[in-house]
Amino acid sequence: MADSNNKINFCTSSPGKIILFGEHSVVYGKLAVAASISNRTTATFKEVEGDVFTLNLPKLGYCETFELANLQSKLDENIPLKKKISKQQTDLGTVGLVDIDALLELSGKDVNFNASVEQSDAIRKALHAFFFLFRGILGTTLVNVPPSTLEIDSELELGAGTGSSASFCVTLAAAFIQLLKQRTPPGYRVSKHEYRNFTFDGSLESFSEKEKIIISCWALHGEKINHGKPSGLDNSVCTHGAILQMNVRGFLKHEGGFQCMDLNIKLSVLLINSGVSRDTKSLVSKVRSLKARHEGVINLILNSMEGIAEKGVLTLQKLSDLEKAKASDKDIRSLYTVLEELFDLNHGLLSTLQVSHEKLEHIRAITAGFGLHTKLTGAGGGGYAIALIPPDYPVNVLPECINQLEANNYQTRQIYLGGEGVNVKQLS
Ligand SMILES: Nc1ncnc2c1ncn2[C@@H]1O[C@H](COP(=O)(O)OP(=O)(O)OP(=O)(O)O)[C@@H](O)[C@H]1O
Ligand SMILES: C[C@@](O)(CCO)CC(=O)[O-]
Repeated sequence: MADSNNKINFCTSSPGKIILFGEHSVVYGKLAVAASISNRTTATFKEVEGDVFTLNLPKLGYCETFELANLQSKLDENIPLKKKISKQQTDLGTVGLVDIDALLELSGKDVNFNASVEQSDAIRKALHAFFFLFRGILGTTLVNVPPSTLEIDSELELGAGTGSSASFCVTLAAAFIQLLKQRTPPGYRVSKHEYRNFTFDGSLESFSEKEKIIISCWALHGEKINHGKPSGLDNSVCTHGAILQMNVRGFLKHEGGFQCMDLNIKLSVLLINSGVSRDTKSLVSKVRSLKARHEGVINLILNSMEGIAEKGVLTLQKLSDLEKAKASDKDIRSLYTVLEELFDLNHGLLSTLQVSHEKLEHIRAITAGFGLHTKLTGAGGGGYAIALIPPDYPVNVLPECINQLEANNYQTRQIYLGGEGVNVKQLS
């Protein structure tokens, strides 16, 4: 919203995620189940006086000021389109017609723009994503970026398996879409004249389903900077929230192959940080090369993982039905036993794919001592583990388990799954 001085001030935000079933196997088109978590990434956009744009990334200790005119000039360059596609065939919403590899290459060169000091790999990747989304989302439009500050902060730990990079890309893409909406009066042309016209249908207070699909699509491609070839699971959960099932082969017949599950359950897990940092891209390539060496064997494992995810979906749905019907504790317990066993089976197979870590196994052993079932979540190799906390778990035992984990330097946090996806709030 423009404040009393007609300035644009808003924040966009999106959740992190955990994967319940199907990390890694989802990369090969198998079914996976993931959920949003309450920790979020927030982008705060504030229009200021002057002729500069300041980008602040406190999680990386990075803050840089750009001359607005120099930044704006990047939007004058053409967006690379796929062969045989003309500008008149494209608009903001036709992400699929953009030559993403060429745009990634172009925006990769922007990383050194203004760089006055040596940048860490994490900063370079974040800047690459920033310029990629900046050019991609705003490059076909008539927007003029006002003098402003953009701060992107997060409650998520970076590089630990809770989707910080997807949440970063979703939040940033949402901020650019929101900027565009606020700089374009209703009914006005959004696209540059050579491009097909594009109109927004959402209000300034929320994102429409169409806008969410555009945000998620751009975030998926931005994720390529961190992940190489992401499956689309992380950006979908961070955009749409809730607990969702996804299969990139698209048999679920929903846009992007995902479906938000309509569940009437309050699922809780203990997030446990192994404290071991790792890199999603290299873990995904590790599995890929194992698969290349033992194709037949690894395919069987991936199929088993899909079987686990399918059973996970059915069990969650049954659980939701039983909760609605106020079924007996005994019936509900038997379904939690199934989920616990699926956690163990899924972790075992991930470990066979060589993406566990001795600290993750240690965490599993500690939690098993307290009757909890735990699996790695995300790419593995370190990062977070999740322990399922069933509703009948004795309340006095959980603090004991947490004490034992923390005595071993594993930080913990109990969370509930599901919850709102990407959103926008006006600031006064
Ligand atoms: N709030 C943020 N500010 C700046 N950069 C961020 C932020 N969040 C994520 N990033 C970028 O994302 C990178 C982390 O991505 P990575 O895929 O390794 O971890 P993750 O997304 O937390 O894990 P996973 O994909 O397994 O869930 C960081 O190095 C940084 O470049
Ligand atoms: C390991 C992986 O399955 C999940 C990372 O959060 C990779 C992906 O889905 O792109």
